[in-house]
Amino acid sequence: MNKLSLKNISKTYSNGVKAIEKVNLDISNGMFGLLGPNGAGKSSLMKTIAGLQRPDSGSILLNEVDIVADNDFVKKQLGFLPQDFGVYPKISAYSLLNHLATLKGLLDSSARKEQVLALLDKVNLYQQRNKDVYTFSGGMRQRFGIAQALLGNPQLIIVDEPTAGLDPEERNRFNNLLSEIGEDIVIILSTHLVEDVKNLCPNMAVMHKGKVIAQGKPSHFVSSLAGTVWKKTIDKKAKTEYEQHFNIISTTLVEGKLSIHVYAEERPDSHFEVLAPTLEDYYFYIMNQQKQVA
Ligand SMILES: Nc1ncnc2c1ncn2[C@@H]1O[C@H](COP(=O)(O)OP(=O)(O)OP(=O)(O)O)[C@@H](O)[C@H]1O
Repeated sequence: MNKLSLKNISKTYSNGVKAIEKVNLDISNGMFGLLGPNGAGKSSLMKTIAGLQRPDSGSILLNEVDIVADNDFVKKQLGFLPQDFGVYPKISAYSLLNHLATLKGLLDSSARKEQVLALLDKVNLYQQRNKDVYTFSGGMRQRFGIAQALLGNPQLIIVDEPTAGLDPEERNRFNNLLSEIGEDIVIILSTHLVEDVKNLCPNMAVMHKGKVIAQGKPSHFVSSLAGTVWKKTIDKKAKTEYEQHFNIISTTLVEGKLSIHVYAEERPDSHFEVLAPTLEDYYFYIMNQQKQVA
């Protein structure tokens, strides 16, 4: 069982932005979802774990090894798919992956070739292995990104906003691939999409303004709201009035009408129907709580 422990990690950029504030997380094998709105500090945290930047304070232990102090250890154990994978050169998928494998330290050429071809097969790009990567669609690029993250059999994989910009079919395909990668390594999925965490992750944390504001199992978060989420369809013009009287956790347009979800210990009025809460409800509920605290 692999174990990643973050203890009191903080990071302030030179412009004064406190991107990470005293973050504590314990993560073990399987998929872990890190959820939060844009600017919450997810990418900053992922880059810090990946050893691309140092925290100002705190420690990060992977299997008891301090990876801030021993940067080489994390490089060998880590696969990273950053939010922005960068430029795609005019070379084939096979050649690029082979090159990246060399950089990762896979020096035996026949073992390297075997691993590169096996990974291209795993991410369903074997047929396209001789095509230039720059001609790939967004979904193919992200699958290629996973193949490079898997080079060298890492124990920890970090994927940062991997499905942003993918169409629903590509997103589904990518998520299926992630869930196949295995339960024997730590996979951190950083995203602002509640649905991706709901579908893929048995454990999760929520970040907001640099802090971890919740950590646990999605199913526990959802059941903690049982009997307290109510739905009503209202006239769009009445929205402000409802906002004044109720703790609205979300509003959605359904066929041009406004459907509101309200948090309340008891039925707010006879026109409200109780809902089986979802992870979206929980996420919006705690985000609202943060707004009320601020
Ligand atoms: N290199 C940097 N220098 C200064 N400020 C930065 C830097 N990188 C990020 N920030 C700031 O730190 C905060 C957290 O950004 P970060 O990218 O970590 O958030 P995020 O949750 O990943 O959001 P997004 O999905 O939009 O990238 C933001 O206010 C951002 O503007």
